Amino acid sequence: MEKQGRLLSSKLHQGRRQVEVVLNRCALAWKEIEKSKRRSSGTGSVSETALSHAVQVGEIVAVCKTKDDDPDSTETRRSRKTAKQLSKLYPHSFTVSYVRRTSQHQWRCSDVTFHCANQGLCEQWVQLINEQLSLLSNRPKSLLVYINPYGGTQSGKRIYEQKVAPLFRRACISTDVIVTERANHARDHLKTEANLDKYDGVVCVGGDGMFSEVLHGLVTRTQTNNGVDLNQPDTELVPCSLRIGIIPAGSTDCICFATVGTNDPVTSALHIIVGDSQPMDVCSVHHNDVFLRFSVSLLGYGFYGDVLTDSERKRWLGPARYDLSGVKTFLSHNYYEGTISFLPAENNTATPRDKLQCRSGCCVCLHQPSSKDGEQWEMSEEKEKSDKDGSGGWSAIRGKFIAINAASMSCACPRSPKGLSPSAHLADGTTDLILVRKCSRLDFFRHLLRHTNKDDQFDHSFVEVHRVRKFRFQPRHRELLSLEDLSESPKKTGFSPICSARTTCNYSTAHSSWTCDGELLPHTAIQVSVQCQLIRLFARGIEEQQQQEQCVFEDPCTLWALEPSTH
Ligand SMILES: CCCCCCCCCCCCC/C=C/[C@@H](O)[C@H](CO)NC(=O)CCCCCCCCCCCCCCC
Ligand SMILES: Nc1ncnc2c1ncn2[C@@H]1O[C@H](COP(=O)(O)OP(=O)(O)OP(=O)(O)O)[C@@H](O)[C@H]1O
Ligand SMILES: [Ca+2]
Repeated sequence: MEKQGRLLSSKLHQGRRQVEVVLNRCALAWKEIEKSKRRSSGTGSVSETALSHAVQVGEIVAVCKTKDDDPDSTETRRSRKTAKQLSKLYPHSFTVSYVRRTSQHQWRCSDVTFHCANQGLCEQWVQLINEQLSLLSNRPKSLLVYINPYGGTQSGKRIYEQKVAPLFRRACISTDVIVTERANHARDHLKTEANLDKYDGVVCVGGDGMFSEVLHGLVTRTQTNNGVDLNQPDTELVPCSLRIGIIPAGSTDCICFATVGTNDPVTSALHIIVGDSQPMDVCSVHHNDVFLRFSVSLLGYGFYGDVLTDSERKRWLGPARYDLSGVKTFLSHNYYEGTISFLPAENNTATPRDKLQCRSGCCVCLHQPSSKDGEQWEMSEEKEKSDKDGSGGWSAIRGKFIAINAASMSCACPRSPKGLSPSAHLADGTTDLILVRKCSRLDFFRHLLRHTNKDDQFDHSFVEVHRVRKFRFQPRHRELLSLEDLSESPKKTGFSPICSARTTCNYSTAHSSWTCDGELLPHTAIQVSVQCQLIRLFARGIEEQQQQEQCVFEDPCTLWALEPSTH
């Protein structure tokens, strides 16, 4: 039967239309066959119509024999009458569920039902498609799912049950679901209790905070299992073998948005089902050689640290808390003094201002060896010899900053569709260090505004950006305060400073806090080091428009160019 790559080809019925359906190892394609009376004067020759479709085998969700009263079948819903008539004529049919791309990077699951003349043919189609699906070894079969019922607008449970679970069932993925009962429930369960051998991946339903819990649980567990001490800042960490899926149900969901291109639960579920894999950098953060936390998106001191501090008191407001705290922090207009030292990313052709965005199959990330390949970024011997100033390649900047941001990925989110650092890469082993020096309120406003439009937010005299592999921060005042201490120190009230070196419109307060992917750190003096590709997500990076089109119609013509064989 296999002719030039074809596994099966048949004339079947799709609704009222007769279609030729072809399967090869890459794709399933079907096109309408029309009896062209005009051209063939009644002889019934076959002519082509524009209605041809192709679906990559890798994007087929499932195939099954259609049940007569399948309520899920789109086609059954659409025209029950036609379906009834057809099922009399062709009682055997099968339904293929597949990924369909819509606008704005969103994916949907579509169904197409083919009616066959006999049962044998119907079963042959189902079996053959299932055989091809079983060859896709990257697809997860068993998942551990954590749902935060209180994230974002508190709709995580509903989103999972209504939009995600039915898709996982259709794709025959088995799941163990845990609805969390407290903060850090998922992290602690992953760290010690969960039997991870049972699963092909871990899914979190919630926001960036919930993702962070899963990240900490999985990475810590992997290091414990491999005897790696997290408190050694220069230790090479062991990459996690399980992939992480994110079903967005939080307030910012920037990790989902920056890796998929949209915050849509159905799209994320489909990326999990098809078994996508996107490596991702993880920063480890230490204070005096003691491990504090991991970060994958934003480590922010000054402006974003202050927004977070204020917004934590307004959790009850839901996602709107960030906007309110944002405006309040903007009006406070504080700046902070300190020294930032960093190790620039050398031999890196890509730069934070090159306008080259990290997209699906990004070649900058593809050429990075993952963290398991060793400390490749440590200085080479030659470089060390030429390191005349003895700095080890490190640079240091001392100054007054409104914000110090380290973006390990673009941090694109609905608030800022291009993100804090539009050209940052997901898996290149670097983070973009953005320094916003003391400036006027108006200038800072201009800078912020550029996060929402096409203008370059780095094109200001008071902003600089460096692509780095490591950095350290030391606040000007020797750090004596931890978060506990802070609660005893004089509080900021309204828009007034705690201690002031007052200028016409600026205040210098002693210190800010670091926000680390939305969690506050208890120390201000930190050391940060990027671990290249430490984890993998069930995602593929943001697809370019072109990539999307190619995927849908990947050369269906080659399928039709083959000599037809009919059943
Ligand atoms: C004029 C409009 C300017 C709008 C500028 C918007 C820039 C927004 C950049 C967002 C970057 C998000 C990075 C993601 C960080 C996540 O790891 C973390 C955890 O979810 N989320 C946040 O920290 C949540 C951070 C949320 C920060 C919201 C900041 C809002 C600032 C509003 C300033 C308004 C000034 C208006 C003056 C009248
Ligand atoms: N059952 C629970 N009760 C209380 N807090 C929880 C529970 N489960 C998880 N959490 C915590 O809730 C915090 C916020 O959750 P999540 O990230 O899902 O939503 P969010 O903060 O609204 O979104 P984002 O992080 O995208 O801004 C997380 O830090 C997580 O540790
Ligand atoms: Ca990066």
